[in-house]
Amino acid sequence: MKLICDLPSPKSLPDKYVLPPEKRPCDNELRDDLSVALPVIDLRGAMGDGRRQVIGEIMEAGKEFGFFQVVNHGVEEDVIQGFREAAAEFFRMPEEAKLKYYSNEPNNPFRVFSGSVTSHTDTNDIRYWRDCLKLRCYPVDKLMHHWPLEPEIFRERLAKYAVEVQDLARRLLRLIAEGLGLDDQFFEGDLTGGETMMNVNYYPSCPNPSLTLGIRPHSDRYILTILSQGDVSGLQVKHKGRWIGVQPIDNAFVVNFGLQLEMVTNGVLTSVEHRVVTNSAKARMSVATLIRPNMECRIGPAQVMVDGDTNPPKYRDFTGSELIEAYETTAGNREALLEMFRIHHTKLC
Ligand SMILES: O=C(O)CCC(=O)C(=O)O
Ligand SMILES: [Fe+2]
Repeated sequence: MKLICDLPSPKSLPDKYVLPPEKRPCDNELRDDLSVALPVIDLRGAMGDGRRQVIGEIMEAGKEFGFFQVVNHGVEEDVIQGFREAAAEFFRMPEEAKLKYYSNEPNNPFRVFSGSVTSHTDTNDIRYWRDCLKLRCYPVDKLMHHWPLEPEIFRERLAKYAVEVQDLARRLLRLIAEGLGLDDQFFEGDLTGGETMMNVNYYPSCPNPSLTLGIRPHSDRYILTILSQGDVSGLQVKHKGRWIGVQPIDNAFVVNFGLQLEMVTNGVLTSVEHRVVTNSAKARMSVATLIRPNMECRIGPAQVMVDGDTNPPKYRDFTGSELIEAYETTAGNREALLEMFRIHHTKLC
């Protein structure tokens, strides 16, 4: 077993990472198209007079793109950069030190894996150009003992980052709840009460970006994802049938809605597909924090979001565990997953 970051700099892309032609990015999609950009929302005003305006911007961006970037979000630069350094240091450790944590067991609270998120569901054993550190990061006190002691700064830096990002998620979810006309604490409790997950995605520089992807097109599964993408671009979001690149902004977070939120809002907010392209010049590292429900909790369209005759529930109720299982079965494919929970209403003539 080898992580991609430990391959001796390959001159050409190893065969197993070459995607079938219909799954490859087109050449012109590898350069950033600057004609459409994700909205950048300044959260500074959110606690005062500007609250309604910020809520309006979030709702508008959410409905148009399912994604937006936030700045002045209250998470300190030192905390973001501090954890990014620790994570980058983890990937720089000798191969044996990283492989100690290698596992394909999804329930493992701290593991390293490589190549593909859910390769067992893909035909032809398709692989992707990504190494990943997947861990549970919040509540910190309960989970910290699973985190590595090397590099030495890792635990402390992750603890600070996880607490601050969790708080940002809570603040954003209050704004989203208000924007939807729900009680501002609607998402607090079981809907977001599961252990928060983190993907530290590492995409080494790639010998041939046009033949592969870092991550396949997928929608995220839970309520909300908060992503630090660093200063190297690569994330692309589906918008009106095209892939648009997300421009890196210093210390900003990219925020997107997950499938759970789409179903809880009965489809008002959508969980938009995204993917990652690689580049031949630089490695890229992103840190995605995924806010999750309690596994036993019942999830379904919120009462306030449905109305018997004019807007009936589009999805049946399900548990957090069912959601995870469905996501594995459908490999993160938005339509296939939603179909598993969709209610087909028959029209009476
Ligand atoms: O690397 C990125 O920018 C996106 C990562 C991502 O989509 C994920 O971890 O679910
Ligand atoms: Fe994602």
